[in-house]
Order: sequence, then structure tokens, then C-alpha cells
Amino acid sequence: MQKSVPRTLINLQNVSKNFVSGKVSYHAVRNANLQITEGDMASIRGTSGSGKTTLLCIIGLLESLSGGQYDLCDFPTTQLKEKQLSILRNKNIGWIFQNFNLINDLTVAQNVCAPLRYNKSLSSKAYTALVTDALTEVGMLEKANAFPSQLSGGQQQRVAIARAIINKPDIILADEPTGNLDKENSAKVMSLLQRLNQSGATILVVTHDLDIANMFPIQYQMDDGTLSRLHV
Ligand SMILES: Nc1ncnc2c1ncn2[C@@H]1O[C@H](COP(=O)(O)OP(=O)(O)OP(=O)(O)O)[C@@H](O)[C@H]1O
Repeated sequence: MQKSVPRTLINLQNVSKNFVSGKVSYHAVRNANLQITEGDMASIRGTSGSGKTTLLCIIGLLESLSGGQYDLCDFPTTQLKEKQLSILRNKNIGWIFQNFNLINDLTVAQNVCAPLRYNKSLSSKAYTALVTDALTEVGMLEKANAFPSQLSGGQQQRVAIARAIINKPDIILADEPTGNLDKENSAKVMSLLQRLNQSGATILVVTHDLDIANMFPIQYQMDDGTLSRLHV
């Protein structure tokens, strides 16, 4: 039987981003080319200000691009309207941030189910099952009714990962996911990401931490807005 070709989920062709402030224009991303296929696990390293977050925000549809072409899951994003972009963003992308971005006055379970709010067709039983599965996956079910302030940083990041995976998105994007964690919790988050990747998740992480970046089978470097692949 013929093996199916993995789908290209992220396809950037000559993507650039200029920030314009008055008469000054700053090229944060210069002609970036990047193809990420289903099941990839990739890191992008780079010094502070090299353009990593800007690039990740373009990929996550949080930032528009100034030039080039970006197809996400075969959708030509530059041709889509804001409403279509927000559906694509919600359905296809799970985000993990350095500072967790949990809402302090919601419980763990309420935070985790936030991405489900657009899915009106879910029964309450299915809703509860998804929250339970996501929290079980990251080992945080017993804290379902706790508030973020009652959790350690490592636990908060695991809750944020549960929120990122609850919709079963095609891609998980993480911006410095271990940036606020000690060595032990960083290792836990990395092994959780590796386990998710082994069960099929496609993961793209930006980090300035070389020890973390080196753990990925696919590695890129950002240098003053220019993206290049490292052959490891
Ligand atoms: N909204 C904005 N307006 C103007 N310039 C911006 C804006 N966002 C980012 N920049 C500039 O673009 C460049 C790249 O920023 P970016 O945040 O992508 O870098 P980074 O590699 O993620 O850095 P860090 O690791 O410090 O977060 C920086 O020089 C930054 O000042």
C-alpha cells in the first residue's frame, strides 16, 4: 500500500514584516521561508530582538504580514477576512506562552475550556469529557477546581498546555514555554511536549535557551529577522 505524504501545515513563502513608526521602518522578519509538516517538532532560536515572537505571531495569525505568502493548513491566509482568520486560529492553533496567560479569577477547569466557547454543538457531557481528558493528559485533573494563584509556575504551564490541546488543534505554538520555569519544571514541560508530539501533535517552539532548542529534531535560527535552518 502507498504511504500517504504528510500534510504541510505551515507554509511561509518569502514572508516579511515591517513595523512602521513615523518615518522609521523596522524589518522584524525578512523573507522567511518555512515549511512545517504534520508531526514535526521544531524549534526556532535567536537572540533577543531577532524577530522570533513576531514570526510566531504571524504563524499563529496574531500578526499580519507585510509581504509574502502564508498558507496555514492549505488556507491562503492573506486572502481571508478577519472572521475566517479567527475561526482558523481557534480551530487549528493551540498557544502556549512564557507567562502562562491564565485568567486568575477562573478555575483551572474554566481556563482549560476557554477555547471551546466557539463550539456551540458540544453537549455538556462531551464538554466535561474534553476538559477531563486534557487535564488528565497533563497530570492536573486533581487541581481542576483550584485557581491559578494556588498553583506553582510549572503547574500553571501544564494547565496552559491542557488549554492549548483541548480543541485538538493541528499545531501547537509555544513562545518561550520554559522561560519562567526552573530546570526541573522545564524538563517536565519538555517531556510533556515530546509525549504530545509522539501522539501526533505538531509543535513549533521559539526560545532563546539553547539547551531547550537543541532538544528538537528540527531546528531553525533567527538572526536579525532572517530565518535559517540548522542541519542537525
Ligand atoms: N509592535 C511593534 N512595533 C514596532 N516594533 C516592534 C513591534 N513588535 C516587535 N518590534 C520590533 O521587532 C523586533 C523583533 O521583536 P520580537 O519580539 O519578534 O523579537 P524576539 O526575538 O522575540 O525577542 P525576545 O526574545 O526579546 O522576545 C524588535 O526589534 C522589536 O523591537
